Amino acid sequence: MSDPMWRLFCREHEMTLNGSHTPPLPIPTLESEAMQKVFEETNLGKYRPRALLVDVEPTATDAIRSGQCRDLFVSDQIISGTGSTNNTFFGSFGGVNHSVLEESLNVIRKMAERCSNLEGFMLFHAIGGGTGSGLGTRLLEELLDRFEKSQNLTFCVLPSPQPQSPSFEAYNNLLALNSLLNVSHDTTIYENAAMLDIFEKDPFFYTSTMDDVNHLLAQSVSAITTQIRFDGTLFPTLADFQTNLVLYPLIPFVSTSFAPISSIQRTCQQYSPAELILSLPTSTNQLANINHKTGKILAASIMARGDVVPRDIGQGVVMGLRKLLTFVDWVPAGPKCGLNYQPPTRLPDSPLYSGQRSACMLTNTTGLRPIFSGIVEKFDEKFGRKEDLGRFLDDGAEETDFVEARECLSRLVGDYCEVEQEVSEEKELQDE
Ligand SMILES: Nc1nc2c(ncn2[C@@H]2O[C@H](COP(=O)(O)OP(=O)(O)OP(=O)(O)O)[C@@H](O)[C@H]2O)c(=O)[nH]1
Repeated sequence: MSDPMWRLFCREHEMTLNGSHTPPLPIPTLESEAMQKVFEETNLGKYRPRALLVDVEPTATDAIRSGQCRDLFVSDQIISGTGSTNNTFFGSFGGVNHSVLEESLNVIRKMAERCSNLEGFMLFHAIGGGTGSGLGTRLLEELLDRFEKSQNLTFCVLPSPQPQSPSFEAYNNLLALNSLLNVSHDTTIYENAAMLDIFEKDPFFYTSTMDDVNHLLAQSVSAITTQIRFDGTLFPTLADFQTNLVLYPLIPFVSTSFAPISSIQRTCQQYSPAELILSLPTSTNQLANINHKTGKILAASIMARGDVVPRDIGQGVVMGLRKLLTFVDWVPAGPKCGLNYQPPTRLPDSPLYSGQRSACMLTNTTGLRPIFSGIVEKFDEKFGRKEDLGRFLDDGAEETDFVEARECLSRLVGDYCEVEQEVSEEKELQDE
């Protein structure tokens, strides 16, 4: 996931993949200062990502070490264990992999010490396997503990559930989401299945692979973090995500949609800002399987970038969007909108078209309920038969860990139901 994302960031910030800025950056500007939230300048006048790439086994990290980004990172920014875990939430930071956790925390501490004003941390992880679920959320917990005032923003990828999916995925998903409920300030949920579907259903995309998905993820993360990296107004700091999107009840999970998602084979058509924004609720623009026709929105924000001016997102567009979405009635105004003039860009190997503008929407919505209740159901099915439980117990889990995590996730599903019910009752009252 990180390879196309960092390559895209480099391109957007006019950097080569060895960290040189072309042309060299002028004296500090607001923009160059914003960029330095994610890139740090080295003594040699180059830039490198303020990032750590970590896995308990070396396949994915070796691909980065030998891939296009090999000169972007220095060796201590890429950590891998010696492999062979049980793929469990607990195994990825216990026993033989304890050193991966310790080493990661050590590198992060040193990076944090080089920051002049540390805001917080972003975590990018998929939670079907052991590393992304267990080590990812454990790192988040440790960081919150060590950097008390820090904010976090996480990007969490759920696997594509298949009838033959391994049981450990069902357990890892549940345990990781439970941890995120406790320690995350704002988590954007992605589903591999939903993103693969987008590529599969559009005949102009010739393939539907994990590489394609990773390009889409990179575009989405780029859109969400534009305001941070280019001195924006709506979400210039990590704390703004929680402030604007996680209101009441305190549920940190948000869904995201992105537009345009179009193949470079299709057309060079430019979509107007209104067209882009009004297409955000449609199913083909959702990066998780969200149904905005039934979901109730607790908070929403739109971020548009490129060739867009404030009057492009006038009352008409906001009203149009409000008709396509159902907000709970304690959200008085429509979605918040933020602009940034930095145009989107694309990588040469990306299948995605990128015009002069793009838009993304983040929603804290009960539309996520079916995803979470599906995860609880899948867990119940496997746990009821104690399928694969042994490998988790071997890695130090106790049955109560699962019971508690399940309880928390079911409570979350219950909270969503309650919100939906309240909105339906309000609507019935209004109709009478
Ligand atoms: N979007 C996306 N998902 C991925 C990618 N690689 C793996 N996944 C998903 O992430 C989940 C876990 O994959 P693993 O590679 O086993 O994850 P891990 O976190 O390294 O876990 P362990 O190998 O068990 O320690 C699976 O459901 C995959 O579908 C990727 O490059 N992109």
